[in-house]
Amino acid sequence: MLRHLCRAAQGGRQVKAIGPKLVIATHNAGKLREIRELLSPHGIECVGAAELDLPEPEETGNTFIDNAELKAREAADLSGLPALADDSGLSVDALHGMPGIFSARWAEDADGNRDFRRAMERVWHEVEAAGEEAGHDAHFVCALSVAWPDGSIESFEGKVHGTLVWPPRGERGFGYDPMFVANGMDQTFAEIDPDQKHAISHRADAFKKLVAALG
Ligand SMILES: O=c1nc[nH]c2c1ncn2[C@H]1C[C@H](O)[C@@H](COP(=O)(O)OP(=O)(O)OP(=O)(O)O)O1
Ligand SMILES: [Mg+2]
Repeated sequence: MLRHLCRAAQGGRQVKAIGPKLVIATHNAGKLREIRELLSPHGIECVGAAELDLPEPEETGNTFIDNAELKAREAADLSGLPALADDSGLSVDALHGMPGIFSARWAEDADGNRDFRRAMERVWHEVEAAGEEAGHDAHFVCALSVAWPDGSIESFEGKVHGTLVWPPRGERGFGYDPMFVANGMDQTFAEIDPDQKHAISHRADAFKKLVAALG
């Protein structure tokens, strides 16, 4: 259904179809894997930004949606194909929403190499410094933007609420997954089966909204 050229969305939102070939404007292999899994039931051929040698744009936006839009726009302009970007992160209540849009940057050293064990240690250290009454509540946010070569763009945001735990647990997933337990679960996002993560994650929530808008 998503392969059709144009589709009127339920609720009056007019969104063009994104298939059959869609550029996934990310350089994060964990995200690319999850996006492929989430889109696989829809018969869309996903091409990663790295496969097309697309550059990694600087994320200069102040919101998840701003950054998702700039990544999607650049990939659509350079490839001439519809492009989907994901900007996401962990928002910690005790840290007033940080690391938020800086979630990847908190893991980077001066050379740009990422170490999420260190980033998780920083998060936990700052949560402890905020004091017990600040609590351990956190949520992941995912902004998805689809940009078309004709200049149109659509964005959707998803969330999942949970609690931070220490020490980190599990080998699956990526990023901050080993320290995040979604509400109603006992295991971290890095311990649960990927299908369970896809049923409830911030990324899955945003994809539900995207797919609904595509009709
Ligand atoms: O499901 C998730 N489970 C754990 N951690 C997550 C998740 N989703 C986002 N995160 C964290 C790690 C990631 O690196 C950062 C997003 O930063 P963000 O700039 O959107 O992505 P990125 O730089 O890794 O790849 P790219 O910009 O090429 O899509 O937030
Ligand atoms: Mg990034």
